[in-house]
Amino acid sequence: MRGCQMGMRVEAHDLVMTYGDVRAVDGISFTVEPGEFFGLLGPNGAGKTTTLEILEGLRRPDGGRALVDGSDPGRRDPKILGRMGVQLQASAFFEKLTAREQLDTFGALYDAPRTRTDELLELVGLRESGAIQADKLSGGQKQRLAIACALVNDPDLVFLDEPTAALDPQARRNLWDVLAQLNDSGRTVVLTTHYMDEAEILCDRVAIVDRGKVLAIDSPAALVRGLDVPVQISLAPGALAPEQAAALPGVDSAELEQSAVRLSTRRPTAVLTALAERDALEGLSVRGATLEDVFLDLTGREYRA
Ligand SMILES: Nc1ncnc2c1ncn2[C@@H]1O[C@H](COP(=O)(O)OP(=O)(O)OP(=O)(O)O)[C@@H](O)[C@H]1O
Repeated sequence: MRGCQMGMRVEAHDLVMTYGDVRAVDGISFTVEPGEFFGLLGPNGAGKTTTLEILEGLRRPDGGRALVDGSDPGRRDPKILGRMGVQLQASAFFEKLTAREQLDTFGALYDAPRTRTDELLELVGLRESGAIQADKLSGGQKQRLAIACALVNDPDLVFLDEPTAALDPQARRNLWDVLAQLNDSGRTVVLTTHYMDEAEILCDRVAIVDRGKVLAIDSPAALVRGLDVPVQISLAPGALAPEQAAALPGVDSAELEQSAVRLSTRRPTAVLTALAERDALEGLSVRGATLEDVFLDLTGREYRA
């Protein structure tokens, strides 16, 4: 594969898509810069897949315009399509072909060199599983193979629809390493996910989508920084009594939760210094705001994927 990719710009301008009475996509706009890792994050049914399929050129929007490097992807221009890779939410493989044969087959459609299959198996961590039939692969391995298939044409832009859905937490984390590598060489990556932690770890910027609308777009860190949410500090059981903790400088509130005291503060440095002076740092945990707090702040609802 090339060491350095071109990256492509993706633009969504006021996209609208209706299914009967459902406004699945209700005026979505954003721009993904070349080389960016961009996430569409939101609960089930938010409109992420529909938006992605419009950008991939697989669906015609009822309103608005999608552009990939300035071209309408719906026109299916081979010059644009040939530089795109797409992993759909549900992947269909030739079930009797091995992982290696799948990649050889897709690669042949793009005139990819035969060495590409080995590179891709290595990249997605399937080097040892190349001889296994697709229908015998585990869920995580199938997801990896789907991602490898999306890369056979060495694309400059990759669309990934819920690439880690239905995987166990360990398999998800393992796949994150693969996903992070995808844009190391300058590819643009656009991913949908309903996992907040996934978006926070992988994406340069995320658009938080709910009920067909974009509620906020920024880097995960900036979205979290914009919140006025206190830091939560949980002390080890028995470290301090709640009333002692409540009297520390900077503590807004302290309560007993199970057998440990949980403090809430907007001045964590002052509180941690005071805890250090009382030798109460051992075993504590600190939790800052996360994208879940951002969603709650934006919608007034707890985030339920
Ligand atoms: N082909 C279709 N026909 C009718 N309704 C549809 C169709 N595709 C999607 N919808 C509806 O549009 C809304 C948005 O669906 P979409 O799949 O885009 O959301 P999503 O955010 O990707 O959710 P998920 O994570 O569950 O895939 C949902 O209410 C869904 O039921």
